[in-house]
Amino acid sequence: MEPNFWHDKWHQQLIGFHQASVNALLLTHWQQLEIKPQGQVFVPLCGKSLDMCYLAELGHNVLGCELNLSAVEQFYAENQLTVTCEPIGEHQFFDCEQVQIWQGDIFTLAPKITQDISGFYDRAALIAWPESLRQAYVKQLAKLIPQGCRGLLVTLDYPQETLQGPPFAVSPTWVETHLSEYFDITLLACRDVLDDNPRFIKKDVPWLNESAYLLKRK
Ligand SMILES: C[S@@+](CC[C@H](N)C(=O)[O-])C[C@H]1O[C@@H](n2cnc3c(N)ncnc32)[C@H](O)[C@@H]1O
Repeated sequence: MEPNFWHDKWHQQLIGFHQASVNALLLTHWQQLEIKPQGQVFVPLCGKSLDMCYLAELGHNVLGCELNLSAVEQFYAENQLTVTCEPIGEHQFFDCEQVQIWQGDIFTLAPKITQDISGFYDRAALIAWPESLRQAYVKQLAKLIPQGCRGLLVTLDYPQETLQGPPFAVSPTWVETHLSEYFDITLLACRDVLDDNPRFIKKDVPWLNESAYLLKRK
């Protein structure tokens, strides 16, 4: 999506993607990745996700990237975290103990920023892109993730013609086709979550699968 699409959503606080509690698949599957507690974890397109607080509580140093300034400010304010901010290149770097966020475009984030990460977590990031931009995002993610690094990917899949994204439908076949060049992929879980998603029920979407994948950078 164009940057203004997301800036408008944050401006109007139309942020249905934001979860009021930690993602259930993160809670269930993160330990399977066996990432050392002190390891740095990258969260692309992080929004103001509470999942970052959960990862920080596990001991990880969390490194987010988020386009929208207000989202970043809300994250630190709502979690009562004292933060400093400095412009670095075309990004703004928000620094506080255990959660740092690069505010700006993920496509211009330099790989040296993420060179020391031990893990990554993509929830509602891959599925935020329409098909036309998704492959470019995968390429950029692959540039930012060092070899051997493991991550948890959470996707949604549904009949795309029944609803206009985001979130966009990303099938297991799409994941296999477009990510296997860069990552070893293991499907950890797949379940129908239609009952928990009134927006999809209202649009008569017949099914909605949420999946969790373990990715390991080749
Ligand atoms: C669907 S939301 C998901 C947020 C978060 N992962 C969560 O689970 O709540 C997608 C987020 O990506 C951000 N975003 C969109 N394009 C971006 C870009 N080019 N670089 C960095 N962040 C971007 C948006 O502002 C939005 O907060």
